[in-house]
Amino acid sequence: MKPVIETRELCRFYGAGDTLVKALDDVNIRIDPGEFTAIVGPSGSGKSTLLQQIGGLDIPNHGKVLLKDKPISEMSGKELSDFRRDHIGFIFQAYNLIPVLSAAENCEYIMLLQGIPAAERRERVLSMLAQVGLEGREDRLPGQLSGGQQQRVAVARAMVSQPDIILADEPTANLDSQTGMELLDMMHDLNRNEGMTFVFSTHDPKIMERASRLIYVEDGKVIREETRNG
Ligand SMILES: Nc1ncnc2c1ncn2[C@@H]1O[C@H](COP(=O)(O)OP(=O)(O)OP(=O)(O)O)[C@@H](O)[C@H]1O
Repeated sequence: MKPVIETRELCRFYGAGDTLVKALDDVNIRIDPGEFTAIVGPSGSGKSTLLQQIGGLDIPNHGKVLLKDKPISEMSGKELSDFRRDHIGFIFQAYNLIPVLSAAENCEYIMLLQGIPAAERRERVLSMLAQVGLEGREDRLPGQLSGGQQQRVAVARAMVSQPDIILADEPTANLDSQTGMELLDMMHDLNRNEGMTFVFSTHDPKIMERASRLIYVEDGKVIREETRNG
């Protein structure tokens, strides 16, 4: 099976000399299609840095990131931003919805940039918002939704553009534990039903349990990988 994502000798250093921080130090991971994988590790271990690299949001000091065999870490400028838009979905800890757009408009936005016709955009958005449990709330602004509901909009927004992979950096960090679990279960359903590949980071042991594969990072290195029945 061809991997969705592969990193080779990936390194990201910050600072220099005495203040040098090896946020990622020779990381080699592989994510196959359909995985529901968690990157786990203590605070400062390099989880966010790894997700930023996999998503082409930052440039490595050494090594590369391949998305379906294409070296995204070697792209720059418009090529990289177009590639990100078309192939990678992001979910952030702070939801990052556009406050003046409704739930539906937030989801529609990327498809608008992709040049997808209006009728198809509307159909995909309504169906996706229903799948994440937000039927009837399509026209609400983010400020009129709870944290859990806003994160569901963010999941729907990532899904509608049909990327190859969705990357979620601590998606449950701002949610209470029950709401966080429900969000994770909903993402897992989408993974099973739609075959979407998810990689998310967490340091919450309960959230970790939901993953089918765990990649443990510590001091910028992958120290262990574990596959579960999930
Ligand atoms: N822009 C930056 N400039 C300098 N150092 C940075 C920068 N970003 C991250 N680091 C350092 O790199 C290391 C890894 O940080 P990273 O944010 O990837 O960890 P993390 O595992 O996601 O942590 P957390 O769980 O607290 O979000 C840390 O030591 C951090 O201080």
